[in-house]
Amino acid sequence: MKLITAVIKPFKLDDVKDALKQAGIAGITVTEVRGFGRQGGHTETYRGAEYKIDFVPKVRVEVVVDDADADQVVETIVSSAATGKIGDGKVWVTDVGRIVRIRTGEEGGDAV
Ligand SMILES: Nc1ncnc2c1ncn2[C@@H]1O[C@H](COP(=O)(O)OP(=O)(O)O)[C@@H](O)[C@H]1O
Repeated sequence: MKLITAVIKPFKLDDVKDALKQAGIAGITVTEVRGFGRQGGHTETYRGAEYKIDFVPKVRVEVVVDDADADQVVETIVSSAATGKIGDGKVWVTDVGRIVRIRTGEEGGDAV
């Protein structure tokens, strides 16, 4: 099994979710996060003083899939999350040792 983690622009979440559903993915986990990278932050003024806001809001999407599906899921996320502008984010893949569906005790491919 593989864990695919993507950090994307928040307004792209619906597009990514729809594309993953279309590709047959039954479940994802989404977290609101903040990140920085080449995109950098912006400055805001508070009581006359200027502050640099370093972190930009992002959404982290996590999905566990069979090894055989991992490449296709990465491509699906990349194509649905891309705007071509800086800050589109990253996708990375990690090995998963074990997955269990808590409700039934099913494991592995039966648990995703
Ligand atoms: N090495 C990294 N590890 C984890 N997340 C990263 C990494 N680099 C960037 N990110 C995340 O990806 C977002 C976009 O990265 P950024 O460098 O700003 O734009 P781009 O990916 O378009 O070059 C960041 O805000 C951050 O959340």
